[in-house]
Amino acid sequence: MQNHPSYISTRGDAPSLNFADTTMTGLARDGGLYVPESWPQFSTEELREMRSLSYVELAVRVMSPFTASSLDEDELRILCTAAYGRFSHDAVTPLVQLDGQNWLMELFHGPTLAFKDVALQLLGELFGHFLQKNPKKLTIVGATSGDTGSAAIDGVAGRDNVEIFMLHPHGRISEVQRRQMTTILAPNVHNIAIEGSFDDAQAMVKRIFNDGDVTGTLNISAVNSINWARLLAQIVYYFYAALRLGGPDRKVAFSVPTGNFGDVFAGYAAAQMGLPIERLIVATNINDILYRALKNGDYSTSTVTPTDAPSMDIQVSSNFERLLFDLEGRDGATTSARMKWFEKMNKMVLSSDMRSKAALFQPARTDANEMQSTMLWAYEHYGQIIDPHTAIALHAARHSGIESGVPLVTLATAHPAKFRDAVEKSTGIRPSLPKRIGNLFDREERLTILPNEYEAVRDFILKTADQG
Ligand SMILES: Cc1ncc(COP(=O)(O)O)c(C=O)c1O
Ligand SMILES: N[C@@H](CCOP(=O)(O)O)C(=O)O
Repeated sequence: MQNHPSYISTRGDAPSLNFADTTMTGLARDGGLYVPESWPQFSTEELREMRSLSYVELAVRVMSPFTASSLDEDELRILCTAAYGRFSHDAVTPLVQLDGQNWLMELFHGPTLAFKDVALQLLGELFGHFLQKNPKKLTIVGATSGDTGSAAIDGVAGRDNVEIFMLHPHGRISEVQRRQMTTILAPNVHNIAIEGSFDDAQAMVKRIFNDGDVTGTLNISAVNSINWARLLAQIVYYFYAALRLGGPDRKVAFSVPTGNFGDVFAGYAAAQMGLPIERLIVATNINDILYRALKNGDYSTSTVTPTDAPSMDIQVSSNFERLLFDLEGRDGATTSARMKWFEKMNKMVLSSDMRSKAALFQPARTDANEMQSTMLWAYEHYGQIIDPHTAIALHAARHSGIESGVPLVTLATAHPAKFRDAVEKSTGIRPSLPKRIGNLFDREERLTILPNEYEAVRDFILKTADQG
């Protein structure tokens, strides 16, 4: 191994940065997303040697080429040990076999019961480490459709020099998700419910990063998957699963419940680094812009429809820009022009050439009935209670047509107890919250409800933020 990339913007007009600055910056100042300037490579021999590593050691091995510009291996190991020490399962992201081909990868053993913890526990440690080396006040602004918010808040609540403002769509997340955020009363945590959709919240967050009134006053950073460090941590579990199921000597496929295209882009990154991946199923719910884009080139927005898989009720998928950048030959000017057109017109077309370059991705769309029947099927056939997001991907996996000799891993992205009403409706079983979550329903809640107006949100942040 190999080169140690620095990070460039997908829109080609922001300075390239080392890992620490990329993490602390979040979104590039030209509106683009940071990506490594090249993909580090692992040889087949190196991959074979990685099979026996523990999760933490594997994380260090996979991530260190990306972090070497700012962290030595021992520093990275200390941060990973702290982050993954808070998981309730020794394997961190254990695999559960369903049948001869299908597996679930349980990504919900972290403190807030969703896959977001895998990245956000580490991101909290990274922020702490970089702020200790270079003390300043950091203001995090994020948007959540339910899971990123609680995981990010858990990662930074009570930390010195960090304050977090988290926007969620009012009334459109589950009660457990809301309470996991609003019952954290640490003074550095501010929950904002906006009278709009997740897409509205995410658009406001991106606008804040390019608002001179905010950036002139506050050092802002991101906890959403627009922050490269989020995706980096998620790459690791693709290696973990594939190497346990015969990789690199046989290919493995993954089915990924998809909204913002972050998790599945992490799988794509693993493939670019040399991990043999047969296919990445992009499983959407009826908010299906990604399905349409990959199937017939139609990336056009429509109204977001609330569903029982609320975390995926997304139409504008941030990380799709990272894929577009690669599909168009990593030319920032072209990606910038394309994204500006999309931001104006709310639509774009993917040419058949671009779609054929994206053939690793297999699009799938699961509706409410299919989602519900898959939850029941998983329970009746395997005794597995799965959450609605996982069910969407498992349905897509079962109907993927992927050859039976290829292990197929469905990412179980949330604990079923986060979506108790939906799970009960489909299976008759009401899952209980793990004991470590404590008395969530008895705790006091604190949040601010704001209209779906950019100025209202920006002014609230400027008025409330501790400017150090
Ligand atoms: C439980 C759950 N599953 C799947 C997703 C979709 O993941 P991504 O946005 O990375 O595509 C989300 C939200 O991000 C989620 O919270
Ligand atoms: N489903 C997400 C939406 C935000 O996605 P992110 O991965 O970009 O943070 C959520 O639960 O908030």
